[in-house]
Amino acid sequence: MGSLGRCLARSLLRGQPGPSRPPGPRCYGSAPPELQEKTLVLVKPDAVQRRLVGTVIQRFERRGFKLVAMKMLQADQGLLDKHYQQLRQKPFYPALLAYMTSGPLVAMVWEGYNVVRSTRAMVGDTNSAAAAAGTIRGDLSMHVSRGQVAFITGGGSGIGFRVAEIFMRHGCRTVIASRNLQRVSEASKKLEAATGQQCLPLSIDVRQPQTIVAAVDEALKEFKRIDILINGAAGNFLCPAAALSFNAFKTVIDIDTIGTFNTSKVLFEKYFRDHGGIIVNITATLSYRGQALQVHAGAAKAAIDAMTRHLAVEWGPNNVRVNSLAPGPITGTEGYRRLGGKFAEAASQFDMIPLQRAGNKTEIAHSTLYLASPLSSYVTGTTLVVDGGSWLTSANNFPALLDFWAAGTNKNQ
Ligand SMILES: CC/C=C\C/C=C\C/C=C\C/C=C\C/C=C\C/C=C\C=C\C(=O)SCCNC(=O)CCNC(=O)[C@H](O)C(C)(C)COP(=O)(O)OP(=O)(O)OC[C@H]1O[C@@H](n2cnc3c(N)ncnc32)[C@H](O)[C@@H]1OP(=O)(O)O
Ligand SMILES: NC(=O)C1=CN([C@@H]2O[C@H](COP(=O)(O)OP(=O)(O)OC[C@H]3O[C@@H](n4cnc5c(N)ncnc54)[C@H](OP(=O)(O)O)[C@@H]3O)[C@@H](O)[C@H]2O)C=CC1
Repeated sequence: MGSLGRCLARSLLRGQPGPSRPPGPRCYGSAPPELQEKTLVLVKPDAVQRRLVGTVIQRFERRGFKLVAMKMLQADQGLLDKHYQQLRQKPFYPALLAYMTSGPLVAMVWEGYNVVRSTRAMVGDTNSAAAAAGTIRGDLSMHVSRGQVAFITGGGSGIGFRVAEIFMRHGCRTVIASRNLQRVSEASKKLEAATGQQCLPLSIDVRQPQTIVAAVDEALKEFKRIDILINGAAGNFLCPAAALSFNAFKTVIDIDTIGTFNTSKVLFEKYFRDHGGIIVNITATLSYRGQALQVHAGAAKAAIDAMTRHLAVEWGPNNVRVNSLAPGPITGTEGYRRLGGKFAEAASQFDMIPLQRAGNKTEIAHSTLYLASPLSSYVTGTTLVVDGGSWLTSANNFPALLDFWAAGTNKNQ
């Protein structure tokens, strides 16, 4: 438990802050000691930020232990120096101190039979990556992107929003950037409230490099680092090639393909060239089978997949990994609405997908997290298809899509 635990346990029980008395036994009162055993459990700052206090309490209560005291506090160096007396000379101690003082923690005293030994088993290995499933650390610790900063274009809506949310739940701070400042501002408030992490909303048009330069400058001023770029900004609509205006084709290429290049290049020049970085480009499977009514988006996304490979080769020596992630049809998104997801559902088209359903935003966000994390540290220049096997089997139903398009239901809202 350590001296902070014992000191806090006593101070909590006395209702006084800070340590004063020397360490004493963990048992109190006159009942059999093993029944009255008490231990202190600290919910550390990142878990408090991630709203996990209730989850931790629930686990102890379900094991039959009794919560006898609880206090939220901001630990100071004096208290931590005492608690970690034996670690103070270790090289990692400054980092530990910074972490433990990075926000409020919640100290709790739990009582019950064998609570000290049970707590060790319930909390799990100190190395969260090695902690067993079923333990608190094994189930709840997030270490893949803690302390990092992700710049997410198109992060104010749909898939990009969920990517931001999942990254933030894993300890990452985010910048969400798109044309509509009001939309990203409202999204950032929701994200911060849900995750406790910081989210900076910025306005950019990926077709205009100077807006990206300004946004990246602002993000670096705020966070001093950017570790991850998610190129999610895109535009799409159903339209047969014969009806597509020259400008409509160009517009989609400008946003998707050139926008991805613009943003990647600005990030590379301003930060990744010197510090390394990770780029994930959100693409699509449209070109694999020449999806009807999608020549503009299919060509735009295929070009991004090619760009992924070129940039992976050129920027690998700078420790920049570049990968694409190609989602299949994803429910609850603008893409799903515009491309006839509901229509495909009603026509039982998704029964043909090997996994027999459309995907959801969280599934895309988790796969994006994989590509943006050290779990994929040797992966670069590739496209991860996250579509339940959809493109392998889905019918390319040209007449049905033409009917859907002709009915006009795919128009911008
Ligand atoms: C989900 C699919 C489900 C089922 C499909 C069913 C069966 C198939 C089964 C399986 C398919 C397998 C996989 C597919 C799965 C997924 C889809 C894949 C990819 C999805 C990609 C996406 O990007 S989805 C993102 C959608 N979100 C957005 O598009 C938001 C942003 N969009 C916009 O801002 C606009 O729409 C825009 C792209 C047009 C850009 O706006 P702006 O810059 O303001 O441009 P405008 O000035 O308005 O327009 C420029 C020119 O474009 C012409 N235009 C605009 N809209 C249309 C339209 N609807 N149709 C035709 N032409 C259009 C406009 O007229 C301008 O041209 P001019 O010549 O007139 O100047
Ligand atoms: N939904 C699906 O089933 C699939 C989606 N995808 C891809 O996933 C990503 C997200 O799609 P989805 O969630 O459906 O759609 P959304 O419309 O929610 O996402 C597109 C985002 O791009 C932003 N954006 C568009 N144009 C620009 C621009 N010029 N500059 C900056 N930002 C821009 C939009 O914000 P704003 O309007 O504020 O600029 C919006 O936030 C896209 O890359 C899409 O191609 C791929 C396959 C399937």
